[in-house]
Amino acid sequence: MGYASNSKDVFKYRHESIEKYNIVTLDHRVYSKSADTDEWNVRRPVKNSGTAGNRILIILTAMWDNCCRRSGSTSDLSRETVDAYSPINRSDSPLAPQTPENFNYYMFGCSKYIQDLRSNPMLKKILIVTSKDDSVWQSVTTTARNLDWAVNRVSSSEEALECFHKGNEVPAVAFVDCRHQNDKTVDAHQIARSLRSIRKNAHVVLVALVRKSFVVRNEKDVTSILTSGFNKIIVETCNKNVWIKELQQLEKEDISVRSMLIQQDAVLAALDKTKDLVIITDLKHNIQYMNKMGSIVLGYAPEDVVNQPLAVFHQLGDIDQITKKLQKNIEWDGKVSWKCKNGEPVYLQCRAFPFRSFGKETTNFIYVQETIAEGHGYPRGSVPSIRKGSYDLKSINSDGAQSARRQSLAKLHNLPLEAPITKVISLICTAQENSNDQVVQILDKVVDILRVTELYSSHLKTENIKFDDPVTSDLIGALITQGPMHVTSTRRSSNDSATVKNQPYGMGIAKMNFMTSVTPQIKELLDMSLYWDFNVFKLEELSMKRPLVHLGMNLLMHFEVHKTLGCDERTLHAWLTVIESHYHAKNTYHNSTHAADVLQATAMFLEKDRIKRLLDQLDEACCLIAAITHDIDHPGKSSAFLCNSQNDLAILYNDISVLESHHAALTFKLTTRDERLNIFKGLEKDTYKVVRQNIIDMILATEMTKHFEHLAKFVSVCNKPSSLDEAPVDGLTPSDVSPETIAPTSAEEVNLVKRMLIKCADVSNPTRPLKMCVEWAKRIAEEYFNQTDEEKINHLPVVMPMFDRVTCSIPKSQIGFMDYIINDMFETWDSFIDMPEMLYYMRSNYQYWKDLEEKGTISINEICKTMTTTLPKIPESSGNH
Ligand SMILES: Nc1ncnc2c1ncn2[C@@H]1O[C@@H]2COP(=O)(O)O[C@H]2[C@H]1O
Repeated sequence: MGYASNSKDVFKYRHESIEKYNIVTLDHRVYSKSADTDEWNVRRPVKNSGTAGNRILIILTAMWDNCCRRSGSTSDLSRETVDAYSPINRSDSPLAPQTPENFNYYMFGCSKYIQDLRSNPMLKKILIVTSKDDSVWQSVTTTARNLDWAVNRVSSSEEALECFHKGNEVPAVAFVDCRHQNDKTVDAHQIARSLRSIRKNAHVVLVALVRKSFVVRNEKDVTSILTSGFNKIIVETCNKNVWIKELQQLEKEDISVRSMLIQQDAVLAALDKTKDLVIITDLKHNIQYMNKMGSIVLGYAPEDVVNQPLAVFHQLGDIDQITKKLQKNIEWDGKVSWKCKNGEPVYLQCRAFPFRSFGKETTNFIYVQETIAEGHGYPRGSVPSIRKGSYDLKSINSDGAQSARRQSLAKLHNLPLEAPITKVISLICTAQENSNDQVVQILDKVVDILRVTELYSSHLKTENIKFDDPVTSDLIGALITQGPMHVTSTRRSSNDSATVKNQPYGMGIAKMNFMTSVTPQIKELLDMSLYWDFNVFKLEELSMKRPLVHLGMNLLMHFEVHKTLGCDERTLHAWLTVIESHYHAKNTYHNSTHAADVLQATAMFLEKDRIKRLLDQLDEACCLIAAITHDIDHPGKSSAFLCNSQNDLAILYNDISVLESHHAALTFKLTTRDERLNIFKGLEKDTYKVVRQNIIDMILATEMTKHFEHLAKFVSVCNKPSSLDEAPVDGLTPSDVSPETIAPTSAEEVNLVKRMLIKCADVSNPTRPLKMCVEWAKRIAEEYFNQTDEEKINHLPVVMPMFDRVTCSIPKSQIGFMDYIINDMFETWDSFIDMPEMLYYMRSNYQYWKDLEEKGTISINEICKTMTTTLPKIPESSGNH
């Protein structure tokens, strides 16, 4: 950075700036460095420069360091000044929204674009603002027109400002007559201030035409004109040669610089639209720019990163190797581990390369993290499209189906239609009329039960259950109880006074795992993705704890979800990446591996014939999406913990279905807030509504407090022989009965199946091959232990006091979990979908835990030791194909 204290220097720098130093001249002010204080000061304009105005030497931020280095001076010019003119921080540029229409946008990627735009004819428009036409203006107009400028003239401030609201007609240069001091119709200061107050007019070159005496005698006024927003002051003259010089200078310098800035705005807007993550640094690896995707991925606002060393955002030490290569002008390609704002690592496939803006020397380093490359290796959909394209909304629109059902019922029984339960009670009452006393009494009891409002709610009330052991009591009690726990103070630890800290469960920090390719090992593993013994832990390891993107792409493509939703693969991939990034890797159980596991189970269930017959492709997509997102942003603590600690989420959701509500809400918030991630953007409005309703319904169904309710409904409604096979009722033959009345595919029944499907997928871990079943048991226990630890430390009610890492018996907890939750549910589910391998593992795992319990084995370490000897054989039929 140089500074000028006289016009000669100014010209020298101005000249050099373009030719040599890439310095952009933008303003009249000149910065000079004080010898005493070592500070930069704004100097008044230098006179006698030929045009009465000189310009500040502003360096494009991207080149800031480079310029300082070359000139050997320090870069302590105030940040505000640099920011004001820097193209780097212009993501909010007024030009950005217009860019798709802007011709510059389409030139993105053309290496010579800046040079090409230097004589941009669109910018050669002059507006003259004067209330008095005279020989000076005639001279300007004639000269300008001869030099191919379009000239327009207006005679008042209002008309002048109006010209800047006209879209394509906006002039690049405005000459304002400042010679007539008391001119009320043309107020130069007002014009300048009004224009500069609107960001989209930042690039307009404002020229003040003054009398010679104005510059010579009146320094204060000169400063005031410049500070109100004028770029240039020109002394009145009729000399055409002077105007030729001025106009050429305007074109070569001011206009071309503006052309470049506009172009950069367009490029930056384009960068903000891309799904790739782009970071630009200076030569010292200080970040100069990060695009919007970068903010989404890493979670930092632009102001958090600009001018910060890149290394601050890097997780591992290999940034040194990258920078060494870049310094040698060698491109680098590989995986980089960035550190997100919340401290979590994110692995990105990165291409880093040196960039030369002008001349031969590197000016910047650019890091591009690509979302997905061609030939990413994910399999294409292979599901026979028997139901393809049949988005029969009737089949999933509960209103439509229910009204059909109502009509049939009305015809049959002529009963009031409002509440199904009243219809049932009425039917029973009718039946009672012709029954004997014993039947009447029994039916009275039935009616009494039916009159209770919570017809399907849990028949297991914690306080009423007599569990065999306290671990089971703790676990099942905690799982099926809603809201905060009211436990006695004896459960609390009294040796710590720390207060509870709410964890940042909100939007959290986004992180991404972009990949250009799937490694052969991952590919080989993913070939097994539709087998019940699929090893999700291996995928977790191979994918560096990002299994959801890999498995997600694999299965979503298999089910052709992108086609069903009408979105492209990149959107699907970007979406998966963001969703996975909102799972907490530090949770031992509720992390993205669990989501991948649930997704895998869901996909396997969807492949079963009974399910295939029942669900259409939109249903399938909803199931897969719900599985992927069902635990997003899980804090690793239960809803009861959040309620007890008065966490923001518990307050937001009034202690009701806290986590599940959050998972569902965040899913839609993340998906719809950014077009690049919005996998639903291709859906019709009505279809989207149905999809949203379905996904929310399924995520909410994973809430364990409603476990028995969902199971009971499924058992009573779905898991019965086909109604059409049953004996006719009340003299009706099967052919008399409307299919909508009893067919097992009513919308509500389909919903019950989908709820059961995701519920089973969610807790399928005890039915997986032993090694995996044990690993999951270990992980969930560890998460429970962590919660207990935290509750004790923070004097909170201890939700599951038996889950203490020192004393807890893992086998007992698993036996209890299977006795009360798993065994019945999976027997029921198996009788519906027929999946023998699932039951085989469930039963043999149960026996395994029983054996351990008998031997008195308690801890995880002891269990792990037994693992090598007791692995069961996988049955022949374990595959799905
Ligand atoms: N193997 C297991 N042992 C004990 N509890 C489990 C096991 N697997 C799942 N769970 C619990 O079941 C719950 C199902 O819903 P969540 O995923 O919210 O949280 C899960 C755990 O709390």
